[in-house]
Amino acid sequence: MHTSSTSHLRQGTRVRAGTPTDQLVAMQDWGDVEQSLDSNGSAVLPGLLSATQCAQLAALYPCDEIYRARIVMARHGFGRGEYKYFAYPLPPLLDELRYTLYPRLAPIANRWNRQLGIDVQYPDDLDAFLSRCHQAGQTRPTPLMLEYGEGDYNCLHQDLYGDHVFPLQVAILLSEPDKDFSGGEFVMTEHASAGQRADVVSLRQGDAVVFTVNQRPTTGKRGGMRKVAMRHGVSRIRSGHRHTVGLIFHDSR
Ligand SMILES: O=C(O)CCC(=O)C(=O)O
Ligand SMILES: [Fe+2]
Repeated sequence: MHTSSTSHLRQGTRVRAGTPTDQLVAMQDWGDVEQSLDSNGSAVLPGLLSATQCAQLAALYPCDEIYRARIVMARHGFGRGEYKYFAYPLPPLLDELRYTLYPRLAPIANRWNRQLGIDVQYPDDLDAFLSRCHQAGQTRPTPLMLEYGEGDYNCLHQDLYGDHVFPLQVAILLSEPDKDFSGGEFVMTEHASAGQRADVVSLRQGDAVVFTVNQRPTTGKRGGMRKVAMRHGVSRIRSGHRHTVGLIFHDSR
């Protein structure tokens, strides 16, 4: 049953109608996700949200009362376009996803930190990690929604908001490529001593990408561990409008 649902998902068949989000998280092939994160620093979770859920979330963009801040990217040299950080309490669907995804990612984060020689391990549940953030003064929620129009883009960056960093984050594409917008590809770059490369992660509406916040471990030419630094961004939107939701697990100062 597990195998057949994941193979459906891999083939991209939309099997998610009426399926609760926690089941969809459970149905992802987490072995594949881990392998892809190790090799490329990113992995796609296909069909995490339905088109309806995507539309309902995107429709929240103008509702200012649920956000704590609005950032116009050009004012800060972050690119062009804008985003808003949600206030607590998060919209229930996003809160549920943040709590359901975290324990799947914590074991990978813990192994990465061991491999990178970083002396930090993450607890199994998000509340324990968030109280660590909050005690250190990182109390402001980081989940956000982004809105891009024609000509907008998101410069390559890293979402670091204080000393406490959970090394993986998630972005969900709410708009439908080639219908709602064109261009606007999710891009990751990798800076290693061996060279630099860029990777375009192709997403459909409702797909999520899990990706490296800062550094990930990789195997060097002689079999030793190497660190690579990663950044993410969005290429120029050629036409239309593109909305995404970002789930970052550490809170902000
Ligand atoms: O719009 C995107 O796809 C990327 C958004 C982003 O930078 C993030 O979620 O941290
Ligand atoms: Fe980001």
